Amino acid sequence: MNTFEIKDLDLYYGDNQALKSIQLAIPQKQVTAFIGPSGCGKSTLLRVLNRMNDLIAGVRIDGSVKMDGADIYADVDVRKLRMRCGMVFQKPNPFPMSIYENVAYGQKAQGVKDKKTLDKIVEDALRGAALWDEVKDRLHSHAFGLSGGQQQRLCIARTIAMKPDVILMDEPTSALDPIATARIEELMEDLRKEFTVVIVTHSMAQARRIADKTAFFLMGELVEHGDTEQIFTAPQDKRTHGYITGDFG
Ligand SMILES: Nc1ncnc2c1ncn2[C@@H]1O[C@H](COP(=O)(O)OP(=O)(O)OP(=O)(O)O)[C@@H](O)[C@H]1O
Repeated sequence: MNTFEIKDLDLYYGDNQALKSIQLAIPQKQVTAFIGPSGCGKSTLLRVLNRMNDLIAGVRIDGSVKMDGADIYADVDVRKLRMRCGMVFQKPNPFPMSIYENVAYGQKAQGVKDKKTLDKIVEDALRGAALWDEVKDRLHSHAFGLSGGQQQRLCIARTIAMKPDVILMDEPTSALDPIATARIEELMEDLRKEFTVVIVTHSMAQARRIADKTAFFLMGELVEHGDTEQIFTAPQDKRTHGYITGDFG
């Protein structure tokens, strides 16, 4: 089963074409990594999936993107789409409030008021983000008191609390040290059981460690995609081979 089916996708920022005729299926409950050199369109394609590019003036999109069979550029409520596709950014961006309030925020905004219900949502989400044990005794402390890696896991918990189907991650570990990075990579094992995960990463080693599928982009083109192991050990395209062996990038 595929969560997303992307067909003949072209994306332009004004006159600049950033994505060219992309064809890609993103499978359900697997981790798909987007790799490629800077400026190749990885983040742009990630933002296509929850229509974040709509917020950028001058963007034009042709082609079709289906999520669970429905065209997300035709007949979908964008607010609901963004709730189904949570996003985690490069730099941890907790809200200026307590750990608890960060995680409960979205559900409260949706009208959930019952304290027991919220307590359970917060605990489940913090457990899901492998942060519960570290923060359970200080849930009402300010989120800014957490380390960078903990803040990023808090952002993951905040995303999980909205019960999305998909988690989009744009270089989620690039601002973190190796230990905090390892914690988030370990977490991927659990996340893939419940969510479709799409991650943009600059680290080929990271893609190889955590992704089931890998897609390699170059100058707006999707050069090759497939099982991660195959992409790294037996790439079909010589440009993929060149990139993974460090000839360029
Ligand atoms: N908001 C924007 N407005 C105009 N052009 C943009 C915008 N965002 C990206 N671009 C252009 O689109 C192309 C693809 O950029 P994108 O950020 O998607 O690449 P990327 O592969 O994610 O790069 P990086 O690895 O450096 O983050 C680039 O030419 C970039 O300059």
